[in-house]
Amino acid sequence: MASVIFDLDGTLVDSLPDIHAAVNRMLATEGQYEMDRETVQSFVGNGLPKLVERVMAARRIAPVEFERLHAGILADYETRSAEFSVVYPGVRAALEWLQADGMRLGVCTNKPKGPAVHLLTEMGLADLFEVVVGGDSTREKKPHPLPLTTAIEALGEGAVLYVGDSEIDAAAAAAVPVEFALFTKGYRKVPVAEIPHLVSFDYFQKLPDIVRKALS
Ligand SMILES: O=C(O)COP(=O)(O)O
Ligand SMILES: [Mg+2]
Repeated sequence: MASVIFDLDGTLVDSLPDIHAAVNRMLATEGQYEMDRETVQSFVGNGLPKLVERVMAARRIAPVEFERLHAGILADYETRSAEFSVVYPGVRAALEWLQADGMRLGVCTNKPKGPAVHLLTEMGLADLFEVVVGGDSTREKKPHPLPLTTAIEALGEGAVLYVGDSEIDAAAAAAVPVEFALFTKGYRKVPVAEIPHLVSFDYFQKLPDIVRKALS
C-alpha cells in the first residue's frame, strides 16, 4: 500500500502565528521586547531547540539560560500551538481523497510531538494520520533521514511520497531516498528552483493528481 507523509509547519498548517506568539511570550518573561514575525519565520525549520538558540543569539541572551528557556517555551507551546494557526485551504479535502483512494497517511515534522499532536487535533486533522513523528521522537531531526525512515517503517511496505515546504524536507527525502513534492506557500528559505523536488504545487486541490502521478 502506498504512503504519503507530510511535513507540518508551513505545509499542512500555517502555524507561524502561534510560534511567533510563543517566542514573544518567552521574550516577555525575560523582559525583552517583541520579535517581528519575519525574523521568527527565518528561525523556523530545524525544530524548537534550534529556534530557541537562534532567538537567544539574536537577543544576546547567555547560552547558560538555554535549558530553562527551552523547557519554558515547550511547556507553554504544548497547549498553545493552535490559538492563531490555520490549515491551508483544501488540505482536509485532499487528505480525505488520498485516504479514500487507499493511501496511508503520516506526519514527519521537526516540531516536538506534543505540540504537533495538539495542533493536528485542534485543526481537526489528527484522525487522518496513522503516525506522527515529531522532532523529539527520534534521536535525529530532519534533514537527517531517521525521522522519515521511522515514519515509513510505521506505515509499512509500499511507494512513498514526502510532501514538505522547505529545503530541509527536500534534503531529508533525498537522504532516505524517497520522492519529494514541494508546497511553495510555506516557510522555505531558498528559491523553489534551488530545492530538489519531483513536483511543486501551490494549492492542495492539486495534490491528489500529483500523488496519483508520482506513485503510479
Ligand atoms: O519545528 C520546526 O522548526 C519546523 O517544523 P516542520 O518540520 O513541521 O516544518
Ligand atoms: Mg515545514
